[in-house]
Amino acid sequence: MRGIQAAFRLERAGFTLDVDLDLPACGVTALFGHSGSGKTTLLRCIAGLERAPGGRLVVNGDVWQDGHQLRPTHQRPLGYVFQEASLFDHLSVMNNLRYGLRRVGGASARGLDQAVELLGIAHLLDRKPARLSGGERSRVGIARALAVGPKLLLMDEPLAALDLARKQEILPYLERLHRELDIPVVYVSHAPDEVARLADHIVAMDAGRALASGPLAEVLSRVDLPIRLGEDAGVVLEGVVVERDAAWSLARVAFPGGCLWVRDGGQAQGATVRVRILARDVSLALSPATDTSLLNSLPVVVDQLADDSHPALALCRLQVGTSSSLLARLTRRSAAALDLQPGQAVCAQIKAVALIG
Ligand SMILES: Nc1ncnc2c1ncn2[C@@H]1O[C@H](COP(=O)(O)OP(=O)(O)OP(=O)(O)O)[C@@H](O)[C@H]1O
Repeated sequence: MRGIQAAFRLERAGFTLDVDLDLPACGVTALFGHSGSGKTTLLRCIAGLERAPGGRLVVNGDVWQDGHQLRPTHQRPLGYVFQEASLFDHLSVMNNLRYGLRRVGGASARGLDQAVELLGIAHLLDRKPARLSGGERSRVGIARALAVGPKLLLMDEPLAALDLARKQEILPYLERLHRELDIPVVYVSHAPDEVARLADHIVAMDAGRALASGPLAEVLSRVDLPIRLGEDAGVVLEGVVVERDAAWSLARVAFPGGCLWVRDGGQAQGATVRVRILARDVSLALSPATDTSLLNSLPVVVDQLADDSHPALALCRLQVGTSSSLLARLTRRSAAALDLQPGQAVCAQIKAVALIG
């Protein structure tokens, strides 16, 4: 059976992890949630670093743990990327990578070459870690995890220790992994922007439990969950660049259900891109406005209305076409003034659309 089946129950003083998840066979699954929600604990259970007897873990048909057996970490074909890449200072980058290989009994050199190429570190192989920047260290740490040719890659907030500039340096490499790796990746993060850029599937964690587990667009557009994202509630749409307007430096992105103008990010016509639209940047009108500076306005149907974190606010899920959703955050007073009801056709006016890769 393809995919990852992960069921763990682990008791600690004041905290219980209790999850039963089916995760996809490939692509990036983000474990997302507040600090202390149990993301790292779950990742460590998957790695076998945390013993959870009675747990069950099957990775693409291979049983790593069940009631009868519990493979120790070194017998699980996985790569683990920690927040801080702890490299051996006395070894060159190349020897740090080879050290990881020895641990698994000399996996193929192909894995190592591929990891070096994917992370763009060929020019760093002879250096000692002391002569690497923070971003370069991170790339070496990720390459080391990949060099062993793992069947599953686990990443625990790999960007958390980096400043904004370093994050921007690493994200394109992570996006490349996302496109080119054919193994599943489980990625712990509490940063909504990272999740929006990298994840295909999200597990929303809260107090040791999975509140939701599903495809990115579906989970992000649920009105009962975005409350926990606060200001960052919003959706991600995947689309294709269908037009580039050089005169105004804009690009038109078509997604199932409509088109949006975005700032041209340099992507070629035909490229697949993601755009992120925050709920606070979407307002609603009963009819399309003509005298407005907004470029993006879409016919939508009100799908669901829910209370938001503040009593003045409501969240509204909107259906765009047959398969896409938007979220709009508005005051409850505005919702009442427009007499918004599920099934009602309205116009979504979008103040900002961020192209996220
Ligand atoms: N070694 C440990 N012994 C006992 N309790 C622990 C241990 N490690 C973590 N905890 C507790 O388990 C709970 C879950 O912690 P965990 O690190 O999994 O959360 P997290 O979602 O990864 O948080 P963060 O985003 O801050 O890393 C917390 O209540 C934490 O205090």
